[in-house]
Amino acid sequence: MLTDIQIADQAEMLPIEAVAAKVGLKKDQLEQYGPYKAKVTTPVAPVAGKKHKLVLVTAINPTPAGEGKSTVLVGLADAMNQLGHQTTIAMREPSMGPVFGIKGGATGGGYSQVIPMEDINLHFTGDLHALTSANNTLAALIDNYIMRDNELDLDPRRVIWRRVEDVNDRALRNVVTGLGGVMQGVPRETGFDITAASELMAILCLSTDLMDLKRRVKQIVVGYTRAKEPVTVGQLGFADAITILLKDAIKPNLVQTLDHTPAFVHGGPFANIAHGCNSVLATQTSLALSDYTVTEAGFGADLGAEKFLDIKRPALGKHPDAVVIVATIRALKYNGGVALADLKDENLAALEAGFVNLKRHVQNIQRYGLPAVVAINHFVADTDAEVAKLQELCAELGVKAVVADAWAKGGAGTHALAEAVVELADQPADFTPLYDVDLPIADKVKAVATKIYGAKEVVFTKKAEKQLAEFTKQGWDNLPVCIAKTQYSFSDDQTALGAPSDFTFHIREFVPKLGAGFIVALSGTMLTMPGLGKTPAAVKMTIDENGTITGLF
Ligand SMILES: Nc1ncnc2c1ncn2[C@@H]1O[C@H](COP(=O)(O)OP(=O)(O)O)[C@@H](O)[C@H]1O
Ligand SMILES: O=COP(=O)(O)O
Repeated sequence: MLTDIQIADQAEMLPIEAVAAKVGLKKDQLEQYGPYKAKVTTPVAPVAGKKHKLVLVTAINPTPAGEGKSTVLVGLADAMNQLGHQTTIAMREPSMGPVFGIKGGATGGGYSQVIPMEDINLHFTGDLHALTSANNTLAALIDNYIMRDNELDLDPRRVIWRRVEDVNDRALRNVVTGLGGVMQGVPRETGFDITAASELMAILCLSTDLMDLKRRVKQIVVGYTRAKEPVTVGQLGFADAITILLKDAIKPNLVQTLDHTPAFVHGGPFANIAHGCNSVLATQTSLALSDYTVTEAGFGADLGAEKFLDIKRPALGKHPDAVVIVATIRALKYNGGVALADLKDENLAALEAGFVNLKRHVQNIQRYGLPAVVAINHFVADTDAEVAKLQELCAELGVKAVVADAWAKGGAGTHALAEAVVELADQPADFTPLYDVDLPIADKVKAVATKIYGAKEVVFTKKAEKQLAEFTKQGWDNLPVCIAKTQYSFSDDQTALGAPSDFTFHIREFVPKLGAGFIVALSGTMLTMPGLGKTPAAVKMTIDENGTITGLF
């Protein structure tokens, strides 16, 4: 089997204007970035007669490699088009952190990829760089403000705005800035997050147009005065400058799959430390032009799908018509206690033990009133007995489980899933939100932790308790919560696999993200700047004199 990058490099791509024309986009609606990438000027008017159906692809709790959401999503969209169901994709763009780290890129894999995969997994159209510059320009403006007259008396000890980089760089998690004497600024402690975790990424993903983005930027709380009053970007007068830096990044990117399905790739990943959904604008553009839009949300349904349904959905103005839960036999065995090194060995008992993880995700999606189908993302090591066992367990649960062979065969290996999805999406869905957004913040956290994660109770640190009282005083109660939690477990203990229940869930701190329109609740020891592993993907990469790359996946 060729590597992902070899398959991508051998692919014949259509010129991007031809891909755009497939969905009725005209050349004057495109800003091309070379022959195979473009940004789309929005808004794009809904095309009459289209079904405008939305399919959300989520997953079970993954192994560190990921269980194939993007791969199955691409294969599904290609299959739906092959079967005559006009479909486009709305998916997230990769962060270079994992590309050079452990997990790799986010362009799918095997014969289900969006291309040009090298470009998309590296600098793409520059959105992550624009967000990094915008975020760090704001940080520099804040430090300069403090050093100068500081009319609002912004307390250097209470600035919460951090710098970002699109790099997994643990060395920058905690830094001291302003050293070197009077003219270098006011020394203070701060740190870096990865760009995908920046509030500006969430704002870019949730904004409906440039002025909505500017309105949101104005609402960003950058810190507090010595009198502990919040200070916003609007008060500081920096909103227009930051918006200018994002005026192009807000436009959705258009590329194609190996089978030339149009794909709107826009907005960052990481549903563990961010909301992990692609942009509202890309999704709205895809919906406007299509009978079916296939989209995704990061990591497992306890993270990405919950955030899609409780944070993105209100801004999008539409709930999914069907949900695909990607499961792999290897991840279910991992959740059943099998070590990573032994996942290739048949183990029906571990598969059955780990099935509880999939069962809870299915029940959680059904609690929202949404129809779900399980996609068994087939790996070569899966045995017939394991597949049969998993389908039997799903049947007992009353949910259909369809084998998807998107990685090895692309759309051709995903027809059964496509047929199941179209059947589901055409049925009425009675969506029920998980919580009332006007509830107190603590109650919303408890709703997610008990109903989705299976916790018995939620415990808040003294700092978090104080913040809750402060947020209530400020009137910030009526916002959804975005819980930062490990992707490996329903709990805040990444080693508690399967479907732990009756556990205590710990919230250590909150971060107000008023521009994004949610309150981040940091659980356990979650960090917003990942580190590099023992053997980063970077050390296995090569490039030759022709620019041919190996090691990108
Ligand atoms: N069925 C499969 N067999 C082998 N490798 C796969 C399969 N599905 C996905 N992969 C690989 O696993 C990695 C993660 O896939 P991806 O679709 O990015 O997962 P996710 O979106 O859930 O993180 C990618 O390198 C991809 O090529
Ligand atoms: O938010 C993380 O996304 P993946 O599950 O695609 O890695």
